[in-house]
Amino acid sequence: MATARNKPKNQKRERSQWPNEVLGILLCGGGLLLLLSLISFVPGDVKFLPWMGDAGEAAQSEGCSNWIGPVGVFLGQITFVTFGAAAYLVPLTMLWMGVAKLVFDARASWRTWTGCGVFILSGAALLAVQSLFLQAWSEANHLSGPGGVVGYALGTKFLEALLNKPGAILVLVCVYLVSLILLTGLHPIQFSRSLVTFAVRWWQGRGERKVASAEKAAAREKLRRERDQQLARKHPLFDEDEIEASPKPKARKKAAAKKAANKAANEDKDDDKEEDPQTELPLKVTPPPQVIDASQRSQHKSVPGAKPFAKKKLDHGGLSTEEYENYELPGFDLLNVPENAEPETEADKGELVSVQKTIIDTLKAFGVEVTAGNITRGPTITRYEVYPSMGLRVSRITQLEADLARATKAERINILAPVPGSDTVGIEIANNEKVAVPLHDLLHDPAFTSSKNKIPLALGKDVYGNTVIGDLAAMPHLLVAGATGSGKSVCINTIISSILFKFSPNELRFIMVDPKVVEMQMYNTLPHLAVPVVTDPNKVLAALRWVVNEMERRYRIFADVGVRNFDAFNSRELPEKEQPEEPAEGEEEDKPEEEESYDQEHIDSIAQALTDGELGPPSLDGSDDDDEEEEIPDRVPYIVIIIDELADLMQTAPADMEMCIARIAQKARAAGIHLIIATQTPRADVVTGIIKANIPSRIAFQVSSKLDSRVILDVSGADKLVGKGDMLYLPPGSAKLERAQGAFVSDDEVEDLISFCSNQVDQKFEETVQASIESGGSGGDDDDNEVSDADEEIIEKCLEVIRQEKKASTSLLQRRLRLGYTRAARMMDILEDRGIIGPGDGARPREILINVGQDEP
Ligand SMILES: Nc1ncnc2c1ncn2[C@@H]1O[C@H](COP(=O)(O)OP(=O)(O)OP(=O)(O)O)[C@@H](O)[C@H]1O
Repeated sequence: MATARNKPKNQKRERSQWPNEVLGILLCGGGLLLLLSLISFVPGDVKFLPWMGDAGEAAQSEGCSNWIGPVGVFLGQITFVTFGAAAYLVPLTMLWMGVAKLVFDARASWRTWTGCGVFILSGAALLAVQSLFLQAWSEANHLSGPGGVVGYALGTKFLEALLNKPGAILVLVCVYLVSLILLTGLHPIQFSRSLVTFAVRWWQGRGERKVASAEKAAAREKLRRERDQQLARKHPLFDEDEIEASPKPKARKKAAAKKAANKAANEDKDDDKEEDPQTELPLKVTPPPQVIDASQRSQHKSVPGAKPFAKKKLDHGGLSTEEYENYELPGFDLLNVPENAEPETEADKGELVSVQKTIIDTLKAFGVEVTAGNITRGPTITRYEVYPSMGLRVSRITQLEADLARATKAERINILAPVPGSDTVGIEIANNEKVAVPLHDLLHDPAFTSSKNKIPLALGKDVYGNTVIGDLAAMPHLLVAGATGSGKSVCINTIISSILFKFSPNELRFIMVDPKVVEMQMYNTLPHLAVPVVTDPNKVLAALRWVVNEMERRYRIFADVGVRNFDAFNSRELPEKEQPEEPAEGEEEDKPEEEESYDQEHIDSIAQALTDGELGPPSLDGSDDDDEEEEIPDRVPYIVIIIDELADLMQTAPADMEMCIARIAQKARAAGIHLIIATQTPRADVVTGIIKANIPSRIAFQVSSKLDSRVILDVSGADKLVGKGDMLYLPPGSAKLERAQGAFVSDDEVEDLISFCSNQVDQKFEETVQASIESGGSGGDDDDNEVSDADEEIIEKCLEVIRQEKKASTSLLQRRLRLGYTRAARMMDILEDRGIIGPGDGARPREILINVGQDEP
């Protein structure tokens, strides 16, 4: 519609353009004609005018000196008589108007035409009024004054009579300047100001340029001297004086001057390039691109009966100690030996190179210059690296993501701009054929068997074929999230399998929580279980409360013994009579490097901290009796809690669940207790701020939206994964995400592994855990039994208030939630019982014992 409306306007404009041009030509021509007539006008030429009778005819035979002939004489005579010396203003004004019309397609308004008239008239009047210039000239030309007839009438007869000479001059100068503005649109004051500024700058710049060129010359001279000295050192036959005196310096000087000039020219060029970085800049000098095939599996020959970890001396115990003397760790032969994938052929390589060429050509088509970098084919994706030309913003490549996806016909592409730790930009495209990463492969890797990792987890392989091994002890808790079918269950299976290859049931115990019922049933016969797989969401809380109590118990034991953490406790020297036999071969390497020394002062400080509640809030089950002698075990096992599907649990008692998880996650590391939480619902109300704040290590599988990815990793990226084990891993203490293909272990392999473990020993569940679960986790705490669903809702609101205000007091809850005193006080009691806030201290706000984390973004 807009175009239709605009059309007649445009046509009208086109139509009206030609008269303007014609007028411009006429004005220029006429102005030039008049100007030439005036310049070449001599008073004697008037005799050539035809109406001068005989004189005219006689003169015609002699020839006219005016460049435009008799017509020029006529025009000159008329304009000089009319305007005097101001006659020159007439052709100049005509030329100005003509040029403006021809070059700028200017439209003259009434203001311009008025300006023209006033400019000429006031000019003539001004010349007539002044008496300093052109008096002799006007007399010689027989004019009525320097301003001609018009000047005489307007200036002398009218204005001078009214205002006297000075007044008339003043008025006329003002009128003249105003008319100049009207005519030209230029502001004389502004114009002169800019002129002065320009002159001043140029003058100042002159000084600076002088100094700069002197400095340049000095630098060149210094460089020359240094070179000469180097030359003298290299060739001692020539002494420095000789070199100074030789004619070469002149040549060198010339060369240096030439070089400096080139350099300056290059610098200038560089400046220009900064303005238009894309079109002019050269491409980077880059190493020749390589095609790397990192998808190949490693060739490991499995010796029958070989194991990733040797059996350790049995000196661990805590939950249960007996019956594990003969327990054997599983060997490689329980896993299928993978067949090696077809090695990459030349045709495959050609295909990869042609895809890279398509990427480069597509970018070029959009004006983005890049050169080819390495192509790395990983198990799931291929990374095409490109070097951006100098001065190119990498974000320009990211902006073209959709165009690159179209050009390469890729389902999903991911752009790493830049590839972390490199100067290239990586474009990742999913392979047509994916190569699985068998767990068998990873278990052979020295990184997995290294004693540096206390609880090694074989997670997968990155795009370069490097193994990704995590250490659960360092993490110390892990969140695994992704959409359904993205590979979470396989990941959990590989994690459990990795652990089973290293730990016997007396060294590590699992508490498995599976509200979906079907996912973890196969593990039910595993001797490592502290309790049968918990499937009832109502019992999960009880199991977690038992873990909290176990954690508290461990801290008390550690304080009694005088050690700070799990490693120090398990590696401490046992009292003489209980001293176990000499450690077996190969055990040394699994011992932590640093031993805790016995330090009475330190023990006292830990005991004091415990009394003050710094190391942990009072026990939930009321078993915290100072008088009661705690039985100190020789060793305690790791406890790994695996929760498959957090969302189901968060539906039953979200506040309690969140707080229990937060408490375990916050303090359990030093007690040898670790959490692995999986969910297929990465929503902010499931993976809450508190949970996230306490679980720093994350694995994200494919999710459907950027929002989900942000909930898991705090950044987008998981939405661009291709599924089936393609994952992003956020290692502990790092902000750098690693993309990897998750390790694969089949259900059959897992079942074989479980049967191997369970056939050796009977299950021995921990009675206290079972008791806690059966009693609903109350641990003798009757108050909790009385908490109704309505109370739970209020507790959640209380937690929200505490989270926002970062403090907890009865009056705060009363005010913010409009509760009565009794109810608010009861809520405070429940929160205290659950170990969320500390005990009351007069009117002061209670201490918040857990990390309430950040609010969700
Ligand atoms: N690391 C892997 N390597 C190769 N294939 C994999 C990998 N992980 C998963 N897959 C494939 O993806 C399928 C689905 O994986 P998985 O069952 O682990 O998904 P999930 O996220 O647990 O789904 P759900 O939440 O529905 O249980 C598997 O059957 C397998 O074929």
